[in-house]
Amino acid sequence: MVECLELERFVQDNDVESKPVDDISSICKSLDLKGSIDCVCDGSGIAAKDFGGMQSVRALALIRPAGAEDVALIVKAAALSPNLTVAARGNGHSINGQAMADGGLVIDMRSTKENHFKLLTINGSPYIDVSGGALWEDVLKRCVSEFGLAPRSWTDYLNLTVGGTLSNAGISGQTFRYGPQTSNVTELEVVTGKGDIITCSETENSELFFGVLGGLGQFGIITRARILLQPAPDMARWVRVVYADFEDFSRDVEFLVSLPAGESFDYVEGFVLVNSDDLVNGWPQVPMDPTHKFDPTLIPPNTGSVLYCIEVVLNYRKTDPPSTVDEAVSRLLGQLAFVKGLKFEVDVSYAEFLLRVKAQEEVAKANGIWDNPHPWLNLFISKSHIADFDQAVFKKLVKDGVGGPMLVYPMLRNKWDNRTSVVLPEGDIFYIVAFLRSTVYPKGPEVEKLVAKNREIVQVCREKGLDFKLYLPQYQCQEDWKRHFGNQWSRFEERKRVFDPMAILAPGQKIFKRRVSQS
Ligand SMILES: Cc1cc2nc3c(=O)[nH]c(=O)nc-3n(C[C@H](O)[C@H](O)[C@H](O)COP(=O)(O)OP(=O)(O)OC[C@H]3O[C@@H](n4cnc5c(N)ncnc54)[C@H](O)[C@@H]3O)c2cc1C
Repeated sequence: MVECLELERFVQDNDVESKPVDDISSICKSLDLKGSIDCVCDGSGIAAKDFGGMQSVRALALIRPAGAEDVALIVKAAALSPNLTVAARGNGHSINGQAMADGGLVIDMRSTKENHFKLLTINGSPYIDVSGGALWEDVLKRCVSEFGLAPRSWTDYLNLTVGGTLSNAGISGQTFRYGPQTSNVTELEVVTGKGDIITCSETENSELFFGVLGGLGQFGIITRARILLQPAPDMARWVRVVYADFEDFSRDVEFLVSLPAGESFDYVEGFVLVNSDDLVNGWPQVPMDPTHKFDPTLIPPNTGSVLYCIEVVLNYRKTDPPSTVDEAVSRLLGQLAFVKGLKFEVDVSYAEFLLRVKAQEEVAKANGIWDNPHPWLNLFISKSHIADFDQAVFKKLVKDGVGGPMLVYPMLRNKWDNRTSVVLPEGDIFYIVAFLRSTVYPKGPEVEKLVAKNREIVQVCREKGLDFKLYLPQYQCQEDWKRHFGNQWSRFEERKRVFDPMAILAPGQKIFKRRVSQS
């Protein structure tokens, strides 16, 4: 169905067969999709927007496919044109226009969200097949309510699509245990840049499988993913403990992620806060319940401008005796050197914990902040340089906060598969650092100033020779991308040559320029 009136008129009035193939109307007419096409010639609508709110480009059309066949038709049609590109759009939660296509075709993958949903048992383990356009929130709700099962590895926020997070990595406080979401899928169905629909896994079309995981949408559009499940716990004991000293914090948080499964928490994260009563950046960030009181007199004298918080969760079943949960939590916390008295805990349902950011989203929407620009910056930093980063960045550049969370927590490299397209710093342990800035301009600084601050952070990392990689990377030119991928660049480039030789896919990442032919 072609919804754009102009497009319809054009198609009716013209002999499509004789039109040049780069004419969008000709292409649309010839597609015969089961889904729908919207002309978005005026630059409005979701094709021109993302969560970052800092980019807006004009796509030619927004397509809502019915499934992989439609996606393949669109890619093949784009290949007939000398310049058309195709961007899969998950839920548009990118920051820098990564899911946009300037003058190209945007595929709204959410139209396929119901496809494929099916429970399977393979070698005694449960898996769920889901669409690449499914939201993780829906995957959670359906898996728990229909089967009492759940995926093992999450993101902090679940209003993201399966295909969108798998194209990056998908990380949260479970990553230290199970690896990123890319380590928890065993099979994908992918539409390549040639328009082929291919099933791939570790053993079948493995180069495509590993390429697409963390592949920034460059090698194919994920239309189905097979995700490993485990029994869903009922409850989460959710605890936060505060540190005055970075060395104590990093030692303890690394200790927690290094304990064997069954002997540690199920979720381990951390964040930095400003040592003040600032509502957004300071002490009020820590308590999770209105009955919790943060007593600043407990903070040791001479503590600096920032504090650190470890956030952990122990999952349990309602049938577990309360004493078992209390004992396990006390045993672990008893080995940590947090500021005595600055410990906060609540018991919430497992789903409530996983959906915790949704509650913040609702507040931010009500305050009108959610739709403001979000100049976010995410970095992976080697454990060997995290103390230097603390000195140069947490204690100096962002000592007054960023108007949103500043996450910092470690992950284990051996939980990541180095055959995927993700690039990481060296060493067995590295940290994710995330500056999740919100803007409240005109009350706060302009967006450009915040973007400049992000650039300054990256620049400081370079000048100090810190071993780091951007997570959810964004660069404007290929030289920077080459530097980002380092010795993995040739593999990345070769995968592009094989799976998307005309560079049709994910133009918003600005890695490759569209080519006219396959050569
Ligand atoms: C509030 C918020 C919280 C977040 N929390 C976390 C977190 O805890 N952990 C984490 O890892 N990330 C987190 N992110 C980042 C998020 O994972 C990425 O921005 C992700 O790309 C967004 O998913 P999306 O479905 O909106 O993808 P989009 O932004 O729509 O797309 C991202 C990229 O993937 C490509 N793409 C989309 N769908 C597909 C597909 N099916 N096949 C192939 N390529 C595709 C797009 O072309 C684009 O290049 C968060 C983002 C926000 C806004």
